[in-house]
Amino acid sequence: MASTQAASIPAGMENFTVGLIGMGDMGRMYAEKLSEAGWRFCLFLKKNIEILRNGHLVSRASDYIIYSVEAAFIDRVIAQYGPSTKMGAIVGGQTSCKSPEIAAFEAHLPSDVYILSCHSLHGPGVDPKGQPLVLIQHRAPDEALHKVEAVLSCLQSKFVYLTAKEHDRITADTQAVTHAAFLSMGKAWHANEQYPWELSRYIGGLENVKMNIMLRIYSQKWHVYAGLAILNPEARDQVAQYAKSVTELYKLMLEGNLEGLKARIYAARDKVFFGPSKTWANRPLLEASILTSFSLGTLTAETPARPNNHLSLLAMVDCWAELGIVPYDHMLCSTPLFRLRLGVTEHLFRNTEMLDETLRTATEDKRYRSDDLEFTFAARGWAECVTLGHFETWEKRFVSTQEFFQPRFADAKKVGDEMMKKVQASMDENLKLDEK
Ligand SMILES: NC(=O)C1=CN([C@@H]2O[C@H](COP(=O)(O)OP(=O)(O)OC[C@H]3O[C@@H](n4cnc5c(N)ncnc54)[C@H](OP(=O)(O)O)[C@@H]3O)[C@@H](O)[C@H]2O)C=CC1
Ligand SMILES: O=C(O)C(=O)Cc1ccc(O)cc1
Repeated sequence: MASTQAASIPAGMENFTVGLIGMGDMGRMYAEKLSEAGWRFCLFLKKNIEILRNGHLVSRASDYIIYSVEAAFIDRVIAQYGPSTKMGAIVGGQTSCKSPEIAAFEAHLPSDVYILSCHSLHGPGVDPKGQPLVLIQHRAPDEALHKVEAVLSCLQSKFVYLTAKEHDRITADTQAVTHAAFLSMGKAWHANEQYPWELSRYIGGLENVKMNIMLRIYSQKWHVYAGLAILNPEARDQVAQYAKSVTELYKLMLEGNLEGLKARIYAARDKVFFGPSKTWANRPLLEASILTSFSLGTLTAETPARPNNHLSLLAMVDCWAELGIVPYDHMLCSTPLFRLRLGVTEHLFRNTEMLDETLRTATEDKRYRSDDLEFTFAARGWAECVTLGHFETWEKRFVSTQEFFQPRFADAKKVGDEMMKKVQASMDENLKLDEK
């Protein structure tokens, strides 16, 4: 149990104790921020009996308990410690998918405790300041909400108030399809035993950012992405549609059907980017300089950059169009990595000349065929795994490719952090312009 109460603690909350169960990457980040702000808190490390002996003691001692454990374990962990929650305490979870978390709370918590969940929409390595932090006031009075706001204000994030259902819909809309695309990209390169930064056809422009995003996703823990896709019922349909879009577009490419491909992609573009709903801002999410300045490989005079068919990005927009998703509807509730993924896609679709060249390459240039074949297999493989709910297969698929790319994660992180800073600055600029 910790620490000296700081002056920033609101009057009346001097003895308010926050309990943390699950001391992984996110739990540790919360512990650091709470500690800096001077909150009294206690925590339980599964393997460290010196802090508090077990989650029951954390539950008994705390006024507000946050569970930051693997999404797939949330039911088991809450079933174990939830019944020990102190009367009148507030309980929340940090998992990326809220329907199983809320179901577990309802099933295992005593009726005299409040349920108020949260979700920081960024990874543990990102500064929480200014990032969205979802609050879900599921079974709790406003007084409890204000206490949670007071505690979590030390993260300096932007609170976004949603229901659990809205949260799952939005996170599926922003994350599921884009994760499927970049997970499949990594799998395809791995299947062909290619490090893309060593191949001239993957150096320059959009490719830099695509590679970096792929590496960043594979450098994370497998369960985060598996939980997001498998446990969120909304996400399942999206991953399935993504694989369908990839397959259908790939068939048009094989047929050399430029007109068919163009008609389909233009229709998708119009629906996603020019529909009646929100659309892209006047300024692009990704400045052209961002694309060229961050490279993991080097171009030479003998091997200049060459156009790609960007099947992964075309399928993303096709999938959104099929499902009626407009990603700009959720910008206030988006993760930094999502903005980067959308920025890459937007860059391709804003530039008609580049899009047309992409479509021509897709139907005429046979040098990408085997990469695209592997990409199509990969997308279908992820979709099957998600549809069947196979966590174990998902883990094996992810970890084998993670091992393949491991040596490049440190470099990719440095480059990726810089890219995200630039995207954030560009987003802030857009928001300021919108407010004028
Ligand atoms: N990483 C990310 O980008 C984000 C993750 N999230 C969500 O936050 C949650 C945590 O993720 P993250 O911190 O990254 O994952 P980690 O794997 O780093 O942390 C999970 C932690 O939970 C602990 N744990 C598991 N079971 C128990 C138990 N019975 N009692 C106590 N502790 C337990 C694990 O301990 P041990 O290792 O000893 O098993 C581990 O330390 C997940 O649900 C994830 O979806 C949300 C936002 C972003
Ligand atoms: O992939 C993304 O969009 C990320 O920014 C990382 C991430 C993964 C899981 C979450 O619950 C929240 C953020």
